[in-house]
Amino acid sequence: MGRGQKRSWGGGGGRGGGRGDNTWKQDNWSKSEFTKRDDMKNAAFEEYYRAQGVIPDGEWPDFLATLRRPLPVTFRINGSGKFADHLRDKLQRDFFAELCKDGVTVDGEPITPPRQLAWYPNGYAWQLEFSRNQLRKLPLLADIHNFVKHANDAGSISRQEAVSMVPPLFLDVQPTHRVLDMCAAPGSKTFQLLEALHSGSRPGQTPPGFVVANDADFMRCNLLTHQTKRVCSPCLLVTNHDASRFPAYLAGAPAAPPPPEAAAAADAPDGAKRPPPRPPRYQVRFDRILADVPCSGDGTLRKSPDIWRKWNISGGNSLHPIQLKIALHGAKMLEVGGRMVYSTCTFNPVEDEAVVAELLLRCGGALELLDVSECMPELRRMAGKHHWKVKDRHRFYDSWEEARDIGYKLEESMFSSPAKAALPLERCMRFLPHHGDTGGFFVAVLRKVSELPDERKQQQRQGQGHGGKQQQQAAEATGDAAAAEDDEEEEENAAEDDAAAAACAAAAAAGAAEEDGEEGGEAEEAGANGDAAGGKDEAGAATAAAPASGDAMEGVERPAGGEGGSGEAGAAAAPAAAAEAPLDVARTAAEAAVASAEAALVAFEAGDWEGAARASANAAASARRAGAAGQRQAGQAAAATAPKPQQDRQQRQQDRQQQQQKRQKREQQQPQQQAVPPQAAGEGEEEAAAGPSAQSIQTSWIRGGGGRGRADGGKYAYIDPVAPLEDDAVLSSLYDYYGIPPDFPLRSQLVMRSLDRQPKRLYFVARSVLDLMMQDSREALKVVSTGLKVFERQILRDQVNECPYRLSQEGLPLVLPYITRQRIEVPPQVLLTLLRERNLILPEAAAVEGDTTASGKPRGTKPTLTDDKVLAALEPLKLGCIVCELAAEDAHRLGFAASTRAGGAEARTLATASATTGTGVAAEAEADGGDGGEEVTGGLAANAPLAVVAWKGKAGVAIMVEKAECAQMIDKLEAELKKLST
Ligand SMILES: C[S@@+](CC[C@H](N)C(=O)[O-])C[C@H]1O[C@@H](n2cnc3c(N)ncnc32)[C@H](O)[C@@H]1O
Repeated sequence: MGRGQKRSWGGGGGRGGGRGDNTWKQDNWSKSEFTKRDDMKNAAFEEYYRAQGVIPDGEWPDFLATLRRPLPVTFRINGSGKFADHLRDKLQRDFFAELCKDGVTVDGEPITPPRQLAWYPNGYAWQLEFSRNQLRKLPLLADIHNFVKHANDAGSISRQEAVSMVPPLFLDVQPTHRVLDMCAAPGSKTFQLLEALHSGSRPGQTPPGFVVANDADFMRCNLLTHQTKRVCSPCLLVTNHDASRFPAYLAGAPAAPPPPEAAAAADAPDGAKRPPPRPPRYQVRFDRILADVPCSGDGTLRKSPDIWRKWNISGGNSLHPIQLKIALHGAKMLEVGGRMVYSTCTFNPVEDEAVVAELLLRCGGALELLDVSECMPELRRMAGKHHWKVKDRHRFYDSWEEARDIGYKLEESMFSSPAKAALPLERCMRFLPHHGDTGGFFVAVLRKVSELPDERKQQQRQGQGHGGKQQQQAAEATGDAAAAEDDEEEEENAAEDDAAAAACAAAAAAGAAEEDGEEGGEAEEAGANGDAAGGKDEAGAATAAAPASGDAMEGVERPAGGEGGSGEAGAAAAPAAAAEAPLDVARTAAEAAVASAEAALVAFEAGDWEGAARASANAAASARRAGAAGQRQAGQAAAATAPKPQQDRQQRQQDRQQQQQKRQKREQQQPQQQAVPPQAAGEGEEEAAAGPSAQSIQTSWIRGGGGRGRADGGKYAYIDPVAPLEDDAVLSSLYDYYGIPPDFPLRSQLVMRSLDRQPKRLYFVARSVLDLMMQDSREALKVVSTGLKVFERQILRDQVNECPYRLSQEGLPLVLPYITRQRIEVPPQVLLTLLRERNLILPEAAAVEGDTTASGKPRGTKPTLTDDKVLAALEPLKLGCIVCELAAEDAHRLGFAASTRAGGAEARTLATASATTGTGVAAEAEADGGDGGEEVTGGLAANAPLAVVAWKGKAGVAIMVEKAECAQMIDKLEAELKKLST
């Protein structure tokens, strides 16, 4: 492509990470002010990297030239999607083969042939490079563009930078693994992790493992939830924490209090009360951890050329501490034998090798850097460096000794040293843009070979061995003083964390909203890195990097409009705030900030720029208030954790006991309180929406915070709670209406995200995720979302509603094998017509349709369902939700997955599959040393039979599937029918 030509199909990369979907949007590159190559310069950048020697001698001109060229479009076919192989083959056969022929030119210039990424599994990833002019002039390119765009809309492909696909591949996730993605939003790598987890899941099965996707930015967590919906996984838990303080211990259910006489006997001879047994604490451990940390993001220069202007040395320097903290915390939570990948999209050794080296040293031999040079040999990489320099705003330093007294904002951990040089840092990998026409990335693969030094000490203190793969009970219900201290510290930490992280998430959200407005948004990760990349100098970097520290607030730029409308409100609130506890002030202000940031996003989406600016200003003002209060809280907490006299400790212990007793009492009462008579099915949606307070219910457990409809307010008012569906009438109607066997765990694994009596959606959550949540009786985990949407509320106006919930298409692969009623087989032609028309009239209604309307106009003929066999099968079904699936013999003939019917035994396995208890299909298979049957890849949706959720009304049948998904099914069905006829 010639100089100055614009790459088509967006180049994306809003620095805020964007909240836009993974769409093929406008060309941000061409929109940018940095379209001219002359602007793509930064003397400080060049000086810094020339000195670091991360680019091999002689390759510098090529490196720079590549950075100044727009990034090719890269996408991967979602292996978990339906028809992934069909999509790959179709792209190759119908589109790319033609382009790969010699002599295809536009205006005399040859076309760059599409390039399959040889190292990506199954040939699912491609790189395309066309100019806008070529796209306009070559019809085949326009066809490809449309095809890929539709596949993207349908969720069967994802646009993702080539090198960003690398870290999850090195993590080697298996279905039994407990996986943590520490800095996960917007979720492109989480998507890959889920695909790997589900690889091998047959329809109706869930793997025993799970993925926790965490991000410090609440709004970006929501974006992640949206992005990963397409994997259709019940095994995902999205949380919102500062990764460096992700809850490493959870408190299990409190132990039952002893009977009074036993308690009296246990008291000391002098009559002093002994504390009641403490609830067990569980150490949260993961088999796989991805630490794709916030970074200065200069590896994304091709996608976000504004980094040329903003790059400065302090970006990376100021991020190093939080990167190290996150990596250290990851190492702590990693299971012995487990694997952790540390990755960034920067070339900077201070953010890369320096973090890895310091991590290795501090872990005292408990972590080893793996040599993965044999894996994916087609993927060209550079070995990690043993020596690097550190620079502050004045000069370069070779060692900490040189910088200790004069260095500006530098830390010892940033520096190379003889001890670090002796580590096998060459095993780190750096991916350079000019080697594969990609962005830049850094990846280190680590394995935990033993407990960390601190953990070893703690275990010795507790006289306790390592518990292997199971979640461990870390402290018994004893009066162990050391464990009590830990507990206390954690509670205080959690309080601090809650306030500060919420405040900073809000601040970051406000910032992201602003940047979205500027850049149009793009759901790829570089934006987040870009957040930190500069432009806001050091403080700006801290916004993305250190949400839990009060410092982070300093970095929040004031949005245009300054205090805006909230100025007065803020001033008015100040005196009251002074009287309130800082934690409460921080929480209230953080909630206000989130609400305003949400309003800003809505306004952006609606194109209301002024409204968006106003709301952003409000969000920022509230976030500043929250940050200040968070700092006050942090100060108080620090004072509280300072050594205290013994008396003080006893007082706190007593307080804790009292709180614990109250909690136990509440939990004991809850099962009785839940006996609220269910509301008759079929009553108006309006009532359900009338407000939670009037309608809310009590359930036997609630997790994840969430104030809405919650009697005790919950911890995090802006997050919906997770609670079990315990409405017997609704559950019975689901089992009955769809003929689901009683072993299928709807009763235990169906949750709702509101405490409304008639929740709109019901989600199925994997056993392993539930087990994790059950171990969190104190709700340390801030759960943003979880579960696969399986049912949606559906109210009929003019007919009897036997079941108030219809199936959702995304949850169908999971429940279909267990559905025995309301399900019909249809021949391919009927299914095709249904998919195309979306609505078929029944013959008796068609006769009426053929008539005239009440006003005398002809009604027009609507497509009618005429297949006698289908009509006969449809006849006995109840009005309401049905499933139409391809008839078994046709599915076989056309090469579609066969429809399966699973019995109670499978349902029981589904109910117990859990990595936390080591049960379930894959766990058993692993124990057997095999998978117990033919190999299955691709996950739930990929292996699902061709079936659609539909609605049987009095006059006809309508399908309830999104148009983009229908288009995919039509395409595949037509292709197979054509194949058969030729
Ligand atoms: C490089 S991006 C992650 C990209 C993501 N892994 C993906 O592939 O889509 C870094 C993310 O870290 C988040 N972040 C920043 N500071 C954090 C912290 N202290 N804890 C957790 N997440 C943080 C940002 O909100 C941002 O979403």
